[in-house]
Amino acid sequence: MIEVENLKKGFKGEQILKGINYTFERGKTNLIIGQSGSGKSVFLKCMLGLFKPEEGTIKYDGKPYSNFSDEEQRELRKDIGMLFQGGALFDSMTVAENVMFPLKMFTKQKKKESMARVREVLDRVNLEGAEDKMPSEISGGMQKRVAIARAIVNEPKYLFCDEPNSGLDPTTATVIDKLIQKITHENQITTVIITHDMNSVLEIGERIAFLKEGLLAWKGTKDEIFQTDDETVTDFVYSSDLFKKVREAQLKGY
Ligand SMILES: Nc1ncnc2c1ncn2[C@@H]1O[C@H](COP(=O)(O)OP(=O)(O)OP(=O)(O)O)[C@@H](O)[C@H]1O
Repeated sequence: MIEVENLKKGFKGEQILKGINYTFERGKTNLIIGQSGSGKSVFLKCMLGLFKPEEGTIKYDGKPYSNFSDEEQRELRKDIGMLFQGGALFDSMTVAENVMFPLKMFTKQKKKESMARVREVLDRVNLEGAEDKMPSEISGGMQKRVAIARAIVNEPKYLFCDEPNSGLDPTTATVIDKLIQKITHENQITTVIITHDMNSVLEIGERIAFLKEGLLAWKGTKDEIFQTDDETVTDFVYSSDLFKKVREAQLKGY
């Protein structure tokens, strides 16, 4: 569980996050949505300690962090898995070397032990046998799965995903979403996902935080997001064609 209390962050006098209070639950896919520029990435970076907030506290399973000293950062880093936008694999490394990278960084495991763990997580994301391939030799969806394997290889308690679906076709995007959700449930991870993808909201929006102009404007579930009359949310949500269709179907009683 990650509890955020009164989080404030600005740059050069401009307040970007204006006092956010929110709890990301363990074992759930917690989505952050909102218009471009609403502060989603700044929020994520504050939680990771990459930006130091001016005010506020972030509690990781009850342990408070506010100024993120180097030592605190290090301590937290080993419990965090990160799925970057675009996957961000190392092009010059094989699939296995990419997945092994966090093990080298954060553990003292021997090569044989690490390799066994790498095989285990590659199986988990249905990429058995892909160890020796280079990222350029596999599809975008497979690259995403390698990135997921790398993000979970250290058995993180917290998983942060920045636009995990960017650049994927809708079918592959859904497969990736479902995989993240499955791993979240099975490993009881606190998963935080920034997304623009309304299809993801529909598929895996177990908990949704809607940011607007640096404030938490709405929170709820994927079912509740269809029911709300809150115009701030409906304006945003129904600007998506997919949601318009779902709403129309609902109104017709389907
Ligand atoms: N390092 C920085 N220095 C100054 N301003 C920044 C910095 N990082 C972000 N900002 C500003 O903070 C605001 C929110 O940016 P942020 O990247 O969090 O938006 P976002 O909701 O993630 O948008 P998008 O969906 O387009 O990625 C923007 O006005 C941006 O210019």
